[in-house]
Amino acid sequence: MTELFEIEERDDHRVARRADGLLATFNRAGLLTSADVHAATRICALADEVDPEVALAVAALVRAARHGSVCVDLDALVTSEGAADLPWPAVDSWRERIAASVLAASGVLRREGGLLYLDRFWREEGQVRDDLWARVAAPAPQVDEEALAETADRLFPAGYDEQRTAALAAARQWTTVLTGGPGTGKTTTVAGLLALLAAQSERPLRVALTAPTGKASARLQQAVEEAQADERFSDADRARLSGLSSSTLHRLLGWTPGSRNRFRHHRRNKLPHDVVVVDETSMVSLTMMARLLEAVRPDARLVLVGDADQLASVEAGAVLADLVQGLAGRAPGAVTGLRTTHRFGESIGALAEALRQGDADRVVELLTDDDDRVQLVDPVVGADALRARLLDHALATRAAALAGDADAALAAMDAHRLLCAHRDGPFGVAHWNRLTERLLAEHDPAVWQEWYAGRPLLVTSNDYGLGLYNGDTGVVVREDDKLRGVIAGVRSHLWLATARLGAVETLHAMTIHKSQGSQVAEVTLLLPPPDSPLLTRELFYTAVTRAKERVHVVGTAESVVAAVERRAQRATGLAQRLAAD
Ligand SMILES: Nc1ncnc2c1ncn2[C@@H]1O[C@H](COP(=O)(O)OP(=O)(O)OP(=O)(O)O)[C@@H](O)[C@H]1O
Repeated sequence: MTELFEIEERDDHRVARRADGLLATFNRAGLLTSADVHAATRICALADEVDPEVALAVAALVRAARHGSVCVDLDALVTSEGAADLPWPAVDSWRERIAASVLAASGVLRREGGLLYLDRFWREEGQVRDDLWARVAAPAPQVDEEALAETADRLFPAGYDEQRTAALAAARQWTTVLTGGPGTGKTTTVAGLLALLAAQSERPLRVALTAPTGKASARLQQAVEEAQADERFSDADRARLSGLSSSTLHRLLGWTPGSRNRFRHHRRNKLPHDVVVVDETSMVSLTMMARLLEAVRPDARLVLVGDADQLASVEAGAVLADLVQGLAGRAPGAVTGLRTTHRFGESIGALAEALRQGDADRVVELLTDDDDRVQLVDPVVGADALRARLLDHALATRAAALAGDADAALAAMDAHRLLCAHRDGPFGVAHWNRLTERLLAEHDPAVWQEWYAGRPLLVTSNDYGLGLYNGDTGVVVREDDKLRGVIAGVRSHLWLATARLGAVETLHAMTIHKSQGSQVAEVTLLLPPPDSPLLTRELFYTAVTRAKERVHVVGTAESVVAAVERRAQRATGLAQRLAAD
């Protein structure tokens, strides 16, 4: 479905005042925003491109990137639900005009497999494909099979067969994509794999544990350490892997101020590590994957871990899903999947599986049977209960925060989370944050201020100086009559004066996109109406799998079915390009 916006007022910022012709028509129709129009106009002006149909194609590509696609399929675009009635050019002649354009001749526009690209994404996809194929085609690493089998028997005894197969595959090749839903033992596999590799290495192994966000990278390190505490690991295993630390992908590659996509490590200055493990790979954009692949040594093992059924990265691309699909044909051994869930109670696991399968009837059945660990709540009937739940958790967090007990306040905050598809409107995060604060203020008027004890916090951008990462969570706590922001950390929390917390939002409610990479005990998912284009199977799956113990889905059966049936479609060509000869 192609999402259109409605112009709400005369001065709507999405209207491009100076556009004319086709761009103005598609802007007023709600397809192109003024930013798309300006970017396209500028690109065309720089290259002396005067064909309005070519400008429309460029604007459609800029728009597509905003929605996470790296290319555009013109046939699909002109027939897409929601946009089919717009005055599109005839596709065949449109394609011919693009092919004959100045922008195509100068390489700004590219065609590949029937898809249209802006040069940057076309090159990045090509680079990811080339680097991956070079890695897959290289002679396999040498391993001592006897020692490998012996260590694997100890680390992966009976009951760990799936993980043993995956770890052995990853030990025997340079590149492995390890996929599985939450609790399927991905971290267990990684921890065992590292011990297998360390036992094979004559010198200490240099390991990079990394993830796209600070929160996810901290979780990875903690999870690997916890997994290695298990009795299956010997003291020698632990000694060989002591001092593992994790970092964000940006940090690992060597983020430099002022440059978003250029790093210290690249093709001519590779990372020193022998093993690079990337967690939450579904959140890695095409651009970051391109930067990572060029920086990893060809003789370093690369293990890309993630859940391909989750929402894709915020920035353009759907790399993990593309790798799973694209590698399956030509290098099937490179992808290993874990299927058995070890953590969830059966109910959440069964619901997640029904969502993965796209079985709407089963999803409704599971949500409406007697098991109250996953339940569908009618938005009207359940409104009071939802408010009461939000208020209870907010009050518990506030009580602990007023007492100065940061651990208890953080635990109360993480006991429950309201997840929304939208930011704005009646189903959006902003509304539910305000509503919760109003409910809280009815109990305690001190809450009517920006900073109050018990205000749950979500960090919205990285601040390397302060050690704050986009996606970090925290809470405002009273300490000696002063309010301080406490940001949750793995080993210790970060205490900061509230004045230093610039980029933070209130976290009584959170968007599902931002919840990626985190888990809480209980989730309430607020489904938008069935016609919301944001409501997709991937969004639903991501929200449900954030919960460890219980899921309340607030919505109608109609919304549930619409969510299961609508896929989050991103136009990418990577799977195709990986699969092609
Ligand atoms: N084969 C197994 N048998 C029993 N328990 C297991 C097995 N594998 C993993 N577990 C346990 O299941 C839980 C989840 O495992 P793990 O953390 O490795 O999964 P994960 O896929 O990394 O989860 P997530 O991505 O959700 O953090 C852990 O408590 C782990 O000890």
